Amino acid sequence: MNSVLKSAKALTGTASRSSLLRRGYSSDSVPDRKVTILGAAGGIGQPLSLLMKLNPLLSNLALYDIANTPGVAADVSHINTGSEVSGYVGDEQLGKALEGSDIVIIPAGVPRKPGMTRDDLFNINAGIVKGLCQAIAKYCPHALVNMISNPVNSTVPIAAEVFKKAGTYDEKRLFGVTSLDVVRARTFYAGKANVPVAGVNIPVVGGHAGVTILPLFSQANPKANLSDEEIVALTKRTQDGGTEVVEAKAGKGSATLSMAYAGALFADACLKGLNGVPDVVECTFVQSNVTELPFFASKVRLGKNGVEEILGLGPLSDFEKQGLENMKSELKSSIEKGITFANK
Ligand SMILES: NC(=O)C1=CN([C@@H]2O[C@H](COP(=O)(O)OP(=O)(O)OC[C@H]3O[C@@H](n4cnc5c(N)ncnc54)[C@H](O)[C@@H]3O)[C@@H](O)[C@H]2O)C=CC1
Ligand SMILES: O=C([O-])CC(=O)C(=O)O
Repeated sequence: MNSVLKSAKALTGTASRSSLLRRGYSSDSVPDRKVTILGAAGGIGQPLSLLMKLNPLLSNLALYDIANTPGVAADVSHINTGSEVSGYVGDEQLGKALEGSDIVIIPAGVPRKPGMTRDDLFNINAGIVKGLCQAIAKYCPHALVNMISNPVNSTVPIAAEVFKKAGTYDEKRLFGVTSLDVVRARTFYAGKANVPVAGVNIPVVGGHAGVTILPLFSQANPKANLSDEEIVALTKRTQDGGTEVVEAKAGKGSATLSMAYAGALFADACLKGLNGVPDVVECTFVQSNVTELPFFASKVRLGKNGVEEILGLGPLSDFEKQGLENMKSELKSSIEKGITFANK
């Protein structure tokens, strides 16, 4: 079974913690794990909370937002899976939400409306992310941080700078969540290639905005005989996937359900890595030397300490080589914008 299918099975709650133990995991391999979601009452936060409640690898789910978390937590807590759910609201409860956390997932911040770029969210979301990361540095400095809030190309560098200032930065523990780009690339490719989507895998590298999103269809598995025009169109659709949803929602926000799914898959991969499951590989935006840029998304092997190994890009087609060059100036300036903001 491929990792997506396995994860999907875990996400549907078909495995309980006790059934994992019965299936041969020792109790050591399913240790207690606390996951905190910051922004848990939002469009992404609510379905993400639901999906994490279905994951048998966690024992404690802490839901934090500036408003409305008690209701979300009460609702999710009635689901008869093993983890305990607690809700926290407002600044004064943020520390308790974070204390003891193994993974902090951050979908806090405003989403796009039609006509906006992800960078247009910077002015509001940069400050939100900075404040939340200061609290992470104080209350759970060793947690893995899964950054969903946009613009990811800048919010991840902001988080890194905040952690550096606090003396807690560990580049192995900070991730920009780009899994939705992979989820989209798989779906769009399977449709075009007419192959079952469950078996499809495609690396998506670079960043998480427009041309910085680079799906490597030349490395798609299974292979399909698509024309150059079809690859160009699939690439553009993957790059514009977020905008497609923003426009369809017509002012009511951006991707929430598919993002919750992608965020839950990535958190599940992080939990598996922490628990010592071998060969857990996901694309994610991390501190990197795969290119000359200080942060870059590529395939990463996840392990007990977070990033275990950053994998290279592999062979690129000429079209992908060009795409890589085309993204660099935008990605560089988004990273620098984040670093400058954090050090203001
Ligand atoms: N990385 C990715 O692939 C994707 C990222 N996103 C981004 O995720 C973010 C959230 O999107 P939605 O859930 O749709 O927005 P939303 O507005 O529905 O929810 C955001 C939540 O964050 C909360 N929030 C605001 N300030 C906070 C703070 N200081 N502490 C804790 N919570 C706070 C709000 O109260 C709200 O409940 C946006 O920035 C969006 O652009 C969205 C889709 C995909
Ligand atoms: O497009 C947006 O604003 C939200 C997002 O990051 C995505 O859906 O990929």
